[in-house]
Amino acid sequence: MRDNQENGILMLEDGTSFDGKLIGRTEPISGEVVFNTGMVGYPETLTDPSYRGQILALTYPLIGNYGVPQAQMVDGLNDVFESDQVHIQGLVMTDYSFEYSHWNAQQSLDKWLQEHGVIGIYGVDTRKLTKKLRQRGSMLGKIFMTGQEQEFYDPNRDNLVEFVSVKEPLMYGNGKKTVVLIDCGGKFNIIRSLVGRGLQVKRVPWDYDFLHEDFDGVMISNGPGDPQMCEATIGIVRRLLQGNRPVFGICLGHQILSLAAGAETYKMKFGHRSQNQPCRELGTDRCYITSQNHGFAVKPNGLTSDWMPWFVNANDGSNEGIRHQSKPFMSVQFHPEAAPGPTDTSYLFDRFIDML
Ligand SMILES: NC(=O)CC[C@H](N)C(=O)O
Repeated sequence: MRDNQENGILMLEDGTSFDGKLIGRTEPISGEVVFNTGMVGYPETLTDPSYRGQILALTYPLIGNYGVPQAQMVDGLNDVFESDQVHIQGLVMTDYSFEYSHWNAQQSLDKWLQEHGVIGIYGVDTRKLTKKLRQRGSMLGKIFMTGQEQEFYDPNRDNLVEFVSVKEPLMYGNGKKTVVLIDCGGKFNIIRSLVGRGLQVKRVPWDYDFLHEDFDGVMISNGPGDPQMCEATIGIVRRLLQGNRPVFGICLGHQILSLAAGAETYKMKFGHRSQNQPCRELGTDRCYITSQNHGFAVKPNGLTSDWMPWFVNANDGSNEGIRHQSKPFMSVQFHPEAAPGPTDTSYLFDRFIDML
């Protein structure tokens, strides 16, 4: 910890405030405060578009010690991050390491945050903060310097997907089979996982009507915000479900597929953000350890009898996946592409490919 950094304050909507020191771009911001209990992977986590609008508190107590990696372009994508931007509104840390060391480190986390215009605050007891968020639920918050306080901002009132989705269709890979990826703010590792398995991927905007085009299957990506904001995508998926081509949804994609299939979604008290969420596969005695980042969840009750719940969270019993009884449609709330996190469920990509 260094003391010559500028002082900052993290304030929650219930009035609780935490003093700390600032790194990154020291401009005041506001957003929804959420916590992630993962122990590694801040370069991947901070570039996950699903964190758009959120102030992210990491419970692992020392952040920045391995710096930020040097990226290279491979098949049209950088090879180390989950998008081309840092998407969080702000980062909250117990301690920040000004010394970093890693064979592939290119720069410090501080400098990277500055480059992307993102504020960080360290010296905050993130475990105390997390206990508060677990008791009261996710809250709005703001980070500022004395005298620069601004209004609270609730990102869930905006359609965040519109900001993070690709603007025009893009192609990746050159396989014989083509998967349309509905990009609601998808992580690059979803594209890498498909291209790496020999598929061509057509990444399209969240509201792009591709149904008249040639394709073999559809992947619906993860993404930020409230799934009910994605009306255009839900409408396209509803029409897609009248056909027989395979559909696979991940996280927001799971919520969108479920809404299109008649289920409801709700906001969870504090969500699941970690790399060790246990998910039981119903009808089997298997339990997978999964990587997750979501604040909304699916209530499977409204699903018609053609559908069945597939996975449930072993900690809180919430829904973690659904699948169709006879057609090749499936989705999971967790991240089989991991990045960061365990790859135990990456076999689901193979299963999707077998269906094509
Ligand atoms: N990672 C995701 O796709 C998150 C989905 C959705 N924005 C949620 O918070 O539940």
